[in-house]
Amino acid sequence: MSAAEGPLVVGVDTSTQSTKALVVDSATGEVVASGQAPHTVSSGAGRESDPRQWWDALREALHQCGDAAREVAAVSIGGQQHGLVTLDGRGEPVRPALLWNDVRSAPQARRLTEELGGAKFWAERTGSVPAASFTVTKWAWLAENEPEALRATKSVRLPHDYLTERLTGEGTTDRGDASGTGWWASATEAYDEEILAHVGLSPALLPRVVRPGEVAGTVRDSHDLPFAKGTLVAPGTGDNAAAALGLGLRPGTPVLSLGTSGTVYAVAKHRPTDPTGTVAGFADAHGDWLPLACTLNCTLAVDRVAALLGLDREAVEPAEHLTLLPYLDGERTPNLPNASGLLHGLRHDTTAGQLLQAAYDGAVHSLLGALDLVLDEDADRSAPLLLIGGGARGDAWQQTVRRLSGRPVQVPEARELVALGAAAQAAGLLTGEDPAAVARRWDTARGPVLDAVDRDEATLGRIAGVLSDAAALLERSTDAR
Ligand SMILES: Nc1ncnc2c1ncn2[C@@H]1O[C@H](COP(=O)(O)OP(=O)(O)O)[C@@H](O)[C@H]1O
Ligand SMILES: O=C(CO)[C@@H](O)[C@H](O)COP(=O)(O)O
Repeated sequence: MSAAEGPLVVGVDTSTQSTKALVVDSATGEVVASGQAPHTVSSGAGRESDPRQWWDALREALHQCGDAAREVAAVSIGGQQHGLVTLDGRGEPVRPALLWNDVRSAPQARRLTEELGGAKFWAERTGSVPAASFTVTKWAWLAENEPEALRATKSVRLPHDYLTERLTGEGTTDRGDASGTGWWASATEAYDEEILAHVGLSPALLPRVVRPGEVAGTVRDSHDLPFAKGTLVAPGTGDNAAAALGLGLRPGTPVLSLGTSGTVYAVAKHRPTDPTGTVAGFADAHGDWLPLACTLNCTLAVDRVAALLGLDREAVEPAEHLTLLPYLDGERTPNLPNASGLLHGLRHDTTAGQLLQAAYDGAVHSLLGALDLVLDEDADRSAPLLLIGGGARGDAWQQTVRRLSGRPVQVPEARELVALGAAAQAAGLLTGEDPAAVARRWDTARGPVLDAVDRDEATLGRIAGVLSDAAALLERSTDAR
């Protein structure tokens, strides 16, 4: 038996690049054991992963947790948002999942927006104007490009739903992740039958939306996992909503997450409805809202630039005249799905370290441009930015965010805030507490605060200028794949 003070819970983050599992003491928040296993994401024109690999990665990550995972009383899965998982009548994937960063459905996003009343309609109805990331556009893409796969589909799930269902045998989701589909009306908090009918998707194929605090099910058998049959399974949620829980986030505190995606968000009491589409009006996992802006190019894009230059990711030098828009995967914020990377200001004396710094600047610029938009008017604009995700561990990322935001930056010591948020949700099932309150009790946001420095307005202005002057180039696809 473990020496934990309270029952153990498991929190899982099944994100783009890997699955991470934490075994956590629900009394103290101490991480008793952890594991991580990688995923494979396709390259080329699309971004796809085999959902069965997520399950294998979950098993492997739990295996790494050792005996502690055998004692858990509750489990919860947080996961990458938006991915379209199509299952046949036996619950097997019909094809690989289409991921959030697959921009092939950009034409469908544009068309659906026009066909159903325009950006204002979508924002009022669903909270968001659909970009290529949203599940509804992927379903429309599948209908056009692989009708036989569509016909074979007997249920439609998001990544976290898929794993939860494999645990419980029941098709469930939650409001946080449902709000990123494009077929969940944030105005009524229900599936939107008009949108579903328009894209030819029967609501019968969709999972039940479990309420915050409700049990999604129990582990149906011990499979080849360490859990006992009957272990409680929480609703789970999308990874950003899970991290918001994991930080015990209160309205008005901004978060900047540096992972495969870059995201900036805050919890809000008011339902967001941004008709420009910059801010997605997601629901959070406990009854409030999570206005959020997301970039497709963050840590992977900057790491790719470092690799091309043969540099360590920390080997940056100040880049005063150089602009690099690192849109290697197309981009969502700003909405330029056809874009590719763009460099301006290259000279004979430009160094590799300056090029790398310019990539960091370009990636952070997109996120900070949306920061004020996700905050309510009454939010304290001098409060520290909470910096999370794998990139938050890097000095170059921390210093770039500090310089370009002009705000204090707090870096929580806890590393896996998505998995911790899922663990807090599982703990809340046992104690009846609000999961965000559990996370605050665990003091998960604790970490050093880096003082504010003067905002580097010159760099922000230069990047904005290049973006605007290069608008036509950035709309143009260079894709010969
Ligand atoms: N010490 C570090 N310094 C800077 N970046 C890091 C460090 N460790 C990991 N990363 C970055 O973190 C990224 C993974 O972040 P993570 O939040 O786990 O991604 P995701 O949840 O999207 O799978 C990697 O792409 C890597 O670039
Ligand atoms: O699309 C979004 C948010 O709208 C992304 O934030 C995904 O949820 C993927 O997250 P990571 O794997 O980068 O954590």
